[in-house]
Amino acid sequence: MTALLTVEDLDVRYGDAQALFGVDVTVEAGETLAVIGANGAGKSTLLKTIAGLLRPGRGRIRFDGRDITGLPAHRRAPLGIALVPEGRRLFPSLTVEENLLIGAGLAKARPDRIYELFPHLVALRRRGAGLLSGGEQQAVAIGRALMSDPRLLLLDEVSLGLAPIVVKQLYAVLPAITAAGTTVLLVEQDVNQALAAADRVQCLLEGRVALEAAAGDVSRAAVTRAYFGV
Ligand SMILES: Nc1ncnc2c1ncn2[C@@H]1O[C@H](COP(=O)(O)OP(=O)(O)OP(=O)(O)O)[C@@H](O)[C@H]1O
Repeated sequence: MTALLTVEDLDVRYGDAQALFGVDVTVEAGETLAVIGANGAGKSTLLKTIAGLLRPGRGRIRFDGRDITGLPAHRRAPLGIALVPEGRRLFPSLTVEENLLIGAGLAKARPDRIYELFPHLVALRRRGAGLLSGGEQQAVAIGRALMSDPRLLLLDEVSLGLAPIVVKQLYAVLPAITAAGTTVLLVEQDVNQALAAADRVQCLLEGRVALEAAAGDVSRAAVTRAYFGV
């Protein structure tokens, strides 16, 4: 396999507070990697840095063999990196379809494929995004990111604040997304969901990688140790 994304020795700080310490991450083309960890472990910081929204103090980020460490976010998106941010960040006064079209950027993409992935959005296409349930909003946020047909989809805590059944429905679309050629890097606090969805898992503990394993053969005890640091 070839690495689509390589993060090497990444340090990220917020002023005096350091959030990531020497973090290494590799995502192979076609796989799904889940980064798990407790509140404040640094998961969102990692995704934001990969998307170009935060600058690392040290380290390198390579995408498809190219060093993108110094590239701003708006120049990473056209390379094929799309972020679904924590909290979804839709435009609440715009309709579902308008939110999707914004994700296409300058490309003239149609939302048809998104409606195939999330058929329940068809009936909601003219509804204001602010009027949707949390799960519907998350579907729109994922759909918006997919409008640019990204090579790497970064998913920040899809499950946050949603009922388990809704989380399950959202995760059920992942196989279709990866089958279409998009590689997925997701971060989750929900360990069971992450293990079910991913090929590999990496656990962050207080800004450091505490565990890396194939999702299929990692023990619960090892995950618990790495997650809580006990
Ligand atoms: N804008 C910020 N300014 C200062 N410190 C921050 C900022 N954002 C995050 N941090 C700190 O950086 C660390 C990592 O936060 P981050 O949001 O990446 O964690 P997380 O694993 O995504 O957790 P959560 O599930 O709460 O989002 C935490 O200690 C957090 O308090």
